[in-house]
Amino acid sequence: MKSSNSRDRVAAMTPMRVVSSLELFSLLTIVVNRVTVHYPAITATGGPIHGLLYVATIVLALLLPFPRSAKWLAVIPGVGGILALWRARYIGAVADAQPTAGHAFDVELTEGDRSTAAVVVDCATATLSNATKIGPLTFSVPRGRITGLIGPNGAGKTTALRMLCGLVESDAGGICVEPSDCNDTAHCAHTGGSPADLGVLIESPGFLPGLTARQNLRVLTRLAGWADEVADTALERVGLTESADRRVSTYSLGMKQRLGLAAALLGHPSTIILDEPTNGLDPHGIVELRTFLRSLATDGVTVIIASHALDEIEELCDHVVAMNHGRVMFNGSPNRLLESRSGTIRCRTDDPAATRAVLEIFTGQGHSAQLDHDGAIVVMGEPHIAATLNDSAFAAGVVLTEISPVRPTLTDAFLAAMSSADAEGFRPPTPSTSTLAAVR
Ligand SMILES: Nc1ncnc2c1ncn2[C@@H]1O[C@H](COP(=O)(O)OP(=O)(O)OP(=O)(O)O)[C@@H](O)[C@H]1O
Repeated sequence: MKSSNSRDRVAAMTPMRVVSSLELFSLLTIVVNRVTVHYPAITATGGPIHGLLYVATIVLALLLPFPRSAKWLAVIPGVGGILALWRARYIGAVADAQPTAGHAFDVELTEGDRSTAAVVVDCATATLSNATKIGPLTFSVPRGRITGLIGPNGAGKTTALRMLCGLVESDAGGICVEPSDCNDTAHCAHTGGSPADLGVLIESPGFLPGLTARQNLRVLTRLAGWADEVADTALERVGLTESADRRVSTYSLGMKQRLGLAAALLGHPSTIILDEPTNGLDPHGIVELRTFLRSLATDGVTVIIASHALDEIEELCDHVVAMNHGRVMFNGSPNRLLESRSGTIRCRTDDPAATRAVLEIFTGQGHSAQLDHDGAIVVMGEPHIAATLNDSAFAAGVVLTEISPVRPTLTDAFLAAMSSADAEGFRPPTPSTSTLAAVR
């Protein structure tokens, strides 16, 4: 059964169907007349009529609630209106097919998540191509905290960030920056708000290499109508004051990253979005960036970082959004993600033959155990089973020279969550009504 949304959209398209069919017909009539009988009356009246219908098609495409990519198609003479209809219908069908808020496998954001959030993404979807859809994405970004967006290559992290800043149009759902006054985040399109709300550094920062860093930033501040001092303050915040009058072409990769950060900080945004900010930075630069981002969060700035560096995210972030296959797998604190993965216990003996014997005993008892690259036995389980393992080895006449619980890393937890989500057909690592995202 078609949804009421779908019926409304189909009804809204009717005038477009009529006008674009007439436009195509008038164009065909002119062309056929030209190449065959060539009646002067048709030539004289056909041109203006087609011109009017062409303009009407474009105006209708602009007025109707079509996605931007469909509106553009309407400028093609003759077939533009029909292509725009097809595109709008296709994207609409995709949006209709996406689950809306309230489906069992959507993230359930709690009141707490919403009241502390600087950004709420509520069932937002985007279509990048016929084959690539992102979402529905639901997650929250706590205000004044550092949030890490993690996921493998192609998971949709950059696209999610681009959706947050309005660089990628959403087909459905809502994205709400500073949602405290918003009653309906599921239909909100407050992506970015005023230029000062969001500072963005996505992909490599583009600067004019022949200009100095100060000149580059002043171009931006003048475009935004801000005072020149805003550029100087941003340069100072990222520690580039001394090199501010050097040409950007002489900058190292790390300095360019810092300049990009300065550009994102112009206007003192309340939220800053960074895509792979540690790319190209040396270890010293990474530590500096980490300290800097922490100081931003201490000053109340909300920081969102997309990164593959899970150890970095574990070290830096207060909140994690994990994505895979264009969907959100997890939304919550790093500790919650770590809890979804039980720990391991590492056992070792002095003798390889004894190690193999103990491994057989452990697996025979039903434990998930294997040898690691270092020759130690790694057993999945909580720390309390260590005593049982020790007793089992002792009963077999083997003394364990090491038996130590190992805390899972964020990488372990993320990989385990990904494989269980894949195996279970995209379900969340552990069910929860609060912040765990369900994925198909
Ligand atoms: N403009 C586009 N048109 C079509 N497909 C796109 C477009 N941009 C991205 N994609 C596809 O969307 C998917 C998500 O890409 P995205 O860049 O958001 O992932 P990512 O998680 O940031 O990856 P990476 O970590 O490699 O940067 C990929 O399959 C990518 O090929």
